[in-house]
Parts: sequence; structure tokens; C-alpha cells
Amino acid sequence: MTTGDLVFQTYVPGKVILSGEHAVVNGYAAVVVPINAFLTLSIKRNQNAAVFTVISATTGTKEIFSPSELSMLFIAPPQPRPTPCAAMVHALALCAKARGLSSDTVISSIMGLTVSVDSELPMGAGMGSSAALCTAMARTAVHIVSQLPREPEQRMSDSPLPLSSPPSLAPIQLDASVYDVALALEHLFHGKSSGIDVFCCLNPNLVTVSRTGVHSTLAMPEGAPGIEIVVVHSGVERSTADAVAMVQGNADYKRVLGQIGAISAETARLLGEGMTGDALETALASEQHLEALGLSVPSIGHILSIGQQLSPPWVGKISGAGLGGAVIFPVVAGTRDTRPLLDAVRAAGFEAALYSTGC
Ligand SMILES: Nc1ncnc2c1ncn2[C@@H]1O[C@H](COP(=O)(O)OP(=O)(O)O)[C@@H](O)[C@H]1O
Ligand SMILES: C[C@@](O)(CCOP(=O)(O)O)CC(=O)O
Repeated sequence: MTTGDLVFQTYVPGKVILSGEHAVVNGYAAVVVPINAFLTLSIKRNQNAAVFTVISATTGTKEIFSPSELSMLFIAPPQPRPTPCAAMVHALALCAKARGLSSDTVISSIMGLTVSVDSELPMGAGMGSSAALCTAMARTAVHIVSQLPREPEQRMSDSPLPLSSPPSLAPIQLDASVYDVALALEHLFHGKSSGIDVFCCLNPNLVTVSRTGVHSTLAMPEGAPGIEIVVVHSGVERSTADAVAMVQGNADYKRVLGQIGAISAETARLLGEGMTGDALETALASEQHLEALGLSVPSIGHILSIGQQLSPPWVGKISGAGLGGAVIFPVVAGTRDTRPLLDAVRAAGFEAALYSTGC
């Protein structure tokens, strides 16, 4: 814990993908729901005004930077899988550029601040930990930079963010740029991110993605039953970027992703009509296609078989990039006792928890 006054705080939810992981990277549909587990980013002013500090309780890291070290980081090209401090600085650099501010102005405004990240989302588990981190940092950077006065000589050279905006959205102004900045960061973690996780973090509704970069929210009809999700961690932490690269190397991937996309589109249609149970049954059919892409690992197979052996059986699926990460068992809220499933997977040594959607 850091001492000092709290100057900013933001909470970002995690997510699970009901259907459409990988398909959405290639332009097909996916359905994603936020869950009631959060990443928190807090900023406090500390007593040492000569350094900028970024702490992650999740990774147990503490990065302390002087102004000259920060200057180097500001101008360095962003690296894949950045540290929390490098990600925060990249977000600030993008916002500074959009507002026509020099790095020195931004750096002097953040000296003496400590950014602390704490998260309920296991990393590399398909629950959107990197998207939550990127969204929290983007929100923070936009907040910090929007407080700074513009430099007089730059007033006429206001430029849009140097990022590709989804074509469906109006040109992004600074105050509305959290999505773009978060997506730029998420690209560093995913290699090529569809943006679905970031969009979900920013929207406490169901999200459908009809094609890469074009997102829409889907509100559940009034009175439609909600969703509860047992999430079981396979114990295998993996990189989304590696899983995406592996899928793109599969000779048959476009055909299989098309099938997953069709399942997602049907899932979204059923959810939109309030037929939650049918929607979940449909979404779960995508598991066989994810397995055909080679995204399962022995512990995922083990978890799925534990569910199958219960009476009545529980049907689950990989959620997220695969090759490890999470297995989800979604169910219409209030229709099934989840304790036998939770007990069975925990007895086999897996970490598991029950979540509800934020919808
Ligand atoms: N709370 C956190 N603190 C520091 N780094 C984090 C945190 N959450 C996520 N990350 C970063 O995100 C990476 C995981 O991203 P990714 O492979 O996309 O998996 P996920 O499915 O969890 O988003 C971690 O290896 C780490 O670099
Ligand atoms: C595999 C993918 O479709 C979803 C990734 O989810 P996660 O990183 O496992 O939370 C990648 C993406 O959409 O950018």
C-alpha cells in the first residue's frame, strides 16, 4: 500500500467470451459478457516528488522512474508485452501527442505520483486481465492529460490520435479516446487485438462484434433471465498473442472460424430475444471448433470431463484465447445449484469461482 492522498481511481470489469474467440480477430462475430470481478487502478501523491512509481500488486512489481528515465521511455518505440509502467507511459504519450503537449509537460505533471494496480482477474486466464489493465491505464492517461493546459504554440496543431478508429465511430476527440488508447495498448499484449475485450470493459452490457473493430452492445430484453458463470482456471497461464499466432498458422482456420462466427451470431440473436438458455446452449457448441483448432490442453480436457461426469452433466467451453486459461460453465441464473460443480473441480485441484454478468 502507498500512503498519501488518493487523486484518482478507476474500476474496470473483466469479461468472459461466450462464443467467438479467435473468430472475432478474423472478422466474424463474437458474444462477450462483463463479469463482476474488477481491476482497480488508484493514484496517490507520495512524499518523493522526484519520481514516478507504478506498482502492480498482481505481479508484485514496483517500477520507480526519474524524469530522465521517463523521457527515454516516452520517446522509445513501444515494446510488445510492456511492463505496467511502460504501458502507462505509452498511454500518456499517445494522449500528449493528441493534445499537442510535449513529453516534458506531461512528465512534470506526473512526478510524485504513485499508480497502483490491484486486480481480481487472474492473468492469462481468458478473463480479460490485459484489457482491464489497458482500459484502466487509458482512462487514467486521458484524465491526466485532459487536466493540463495546452501549450500556446501548439493550439493550432490539434491532431487526432494516430490510431485507426473503428469506421463506425465518429472521429475520436480526446475525451472520447479511451477506447482508442486502450486498444493501442492491447495490441501490444495481443499482437493483433480485435478490440472486443476493451470494448466490453467499457460497456456494462452484452457485446456483440459483427466484424473486427466494429462493436455493438446488445441489451437483454426486460425480464430476460441473467447469466451465472462458473469459471475454472486450467492452471496454465498462456499468452493471447501466442494463441492467436498459432490459430493463424492452422491450414483450415478460416473455415472453422466461420463456423464459430455463425454460432456467435445465433447466440446473439437468441440473447436479444430473451432466450438465454437456448443462447447458452448454442454458444457452448463452439467448444468442438475451438478444439479442432488445437486450443485445448490436457487440463482443459480434464475440467470438461469433470463437468460431464456430474448428474445432470455440466457442459463447458474454453473462454478466451485457449491453450490454457479458463473453462466456463455458463448457466441461466438461478436454475442450477453450482456448488456440486465448484466442489468437484476444486477437489481435483483447480481454482474456480462463480460470477454473474454485469448485464
Ligand atoms: N494486474 C496486472 N498487473 C500487471 N500486469 C498485468 C495485470 N493484468 C494483466 N497484466 C498483463 O497482461 C498479460 C496477460 O494478458 P493476456 O495474455 O492478454 O491474457 P488475459 O486473457 O488475462 O487478458 C500479463 O502477462 C501481464 O503482462
Ligand atoms: C483470442 C481473442 O479473440 C480473445 C482473447 O481473449 P483473452 O486475451 O484470452 O482474454 C483475441 C482478440 O479478440 O483480440
